[in-house]
Amino acid sequence: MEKAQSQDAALASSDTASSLKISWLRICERLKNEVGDVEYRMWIQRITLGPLDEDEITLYLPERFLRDWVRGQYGQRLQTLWREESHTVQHVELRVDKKAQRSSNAEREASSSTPKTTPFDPDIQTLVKEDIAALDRETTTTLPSSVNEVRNDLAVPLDRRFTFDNFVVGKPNEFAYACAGRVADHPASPGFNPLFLYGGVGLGKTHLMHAIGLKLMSRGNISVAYMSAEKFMYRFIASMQSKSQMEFKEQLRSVDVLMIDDLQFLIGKNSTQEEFFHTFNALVDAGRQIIVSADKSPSDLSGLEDRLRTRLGCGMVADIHATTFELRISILEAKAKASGTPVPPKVLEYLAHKITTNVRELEGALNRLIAHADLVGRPVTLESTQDVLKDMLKAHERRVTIDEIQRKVAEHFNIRLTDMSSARRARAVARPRQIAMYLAKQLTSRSLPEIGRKFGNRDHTTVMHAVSRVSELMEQDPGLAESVELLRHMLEG
Ligand SMILES: Nc1ncnc2c1ncn2[C@@H]1O[C@H](COP(=O)(O)OP(=O)(O)OP(=O)(O)O)[C@@H](O)[C@H]1O
Repeated sequence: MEKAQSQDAALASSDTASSLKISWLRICERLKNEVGDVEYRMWIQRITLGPLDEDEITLYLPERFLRDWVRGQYGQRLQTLWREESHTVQHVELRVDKKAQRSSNAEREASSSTPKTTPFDPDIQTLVKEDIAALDRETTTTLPSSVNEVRNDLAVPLDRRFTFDNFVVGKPNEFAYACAGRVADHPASPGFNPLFLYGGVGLGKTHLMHAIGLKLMSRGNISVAYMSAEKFMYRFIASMQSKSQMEFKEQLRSVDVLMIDDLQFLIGKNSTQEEFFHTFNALVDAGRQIIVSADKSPSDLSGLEDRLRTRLGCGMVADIHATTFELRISILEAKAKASGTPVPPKVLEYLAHKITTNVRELEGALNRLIAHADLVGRPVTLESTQDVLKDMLKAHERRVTIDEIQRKVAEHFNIRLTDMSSARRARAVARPRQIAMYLAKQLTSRSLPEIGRKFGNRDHTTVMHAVSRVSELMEQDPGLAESVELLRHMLEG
């Protein structure tokens, strides 16, 4: 009796499974007629039918990017079609399952009444899919839920705060600043097209690009399009998807100035790169200005096609170097002044010493201090700074290297840097060397053998001896103790 019941249940569930499959095949057919062959093969065909749980059917896609896209484009339609096909299914859930793709596609093809689709030609659609897969592997951002989000606006508005006037100029960025100014005054002049700005994170590349755009636009009658390379890719794919490639190309080719930020994003996205290459050529040939930013110089952007790298390096290439202490102070002074909240010079110096990598973080720290002071109604002081920025400063604790220690100690005692690793044993050389070893032990996490290697391949026992000898001497000789402490202070910034 029990056996018969379970056989019935199994039969019923296999019935449900096969009727679901039939419904799904019919839905696929309908969608194919609605969206056309290319769209169908690019998106719908990659869906795999999953289980039914109560009134919810699960459909799988092999990549998150595809899932987001299908959800944005076809989510509603899939739901409606399912409801029409089956009384049981009320909801459609789209999930990612990397393994789920091929088998059921093959099954669907085999049982489909339509002629089997031929494998993709290595045409642009396929290539674009590779870009999507590359994006899916590396990105944490999700695709806009609707293609319309990216289709409607060609470019991103410029940030009105990023003007030339608000950009603080110092040695590390003066060349890039001058080039940007020149392009803003005389776009597309020989030798400056394209303008390629590169440098580390948060050093002002975007700021300069916006400044150029704002200045050009203030003169009226010049069309400027600014977008990140990521946005360029989304728009490109969206245009393929909505069959509006021509419109996309025409829009881009009609601008006077095209600015693409963070070009390194196109590494590994070969068809987007190709599209960008054609846009680039068309614009430069038509005498329009291109401005590009990236984290590396064109020659170092390995992963970009050679022909693109060569063309990118053909105009003016300007590097924004890491900030100096002086520039950081000037930036902080300017930003503090603009805020209207008094910030003591000691605090500015402290911040400029502690946050050395990137202007965005420096600015963030200052803003936090000012906001805190406003909120509690007390002035900014060194103490409040240390307290408010505790977590941030901890992350910026300087990592001292052995090379730096050797350099500073050699400078301080006026000996040659090479003597740090030489075999000379004269006291005038040997003592500073021992001090450097001592500081290396105190200020870095290097082991004794590692330190020994850095000092002319000396044995770890030599380093050990140096460390205890310097500790001893510091107790006996206040002059030497003071020198060592001064060096430590300088190295720790
Ligand atoms: N020289 C400067 N003077 C004034 N503000 C600056 C300067 N350099 C950078 N900034 C500010 O620092 C912040 C980060 O700059 P920006 O976004 O231009 O950096 P980026 O080089 O484009 O960084 P990413 O590599 O992250 O794209 C911005 O708020 C910008 O205004």
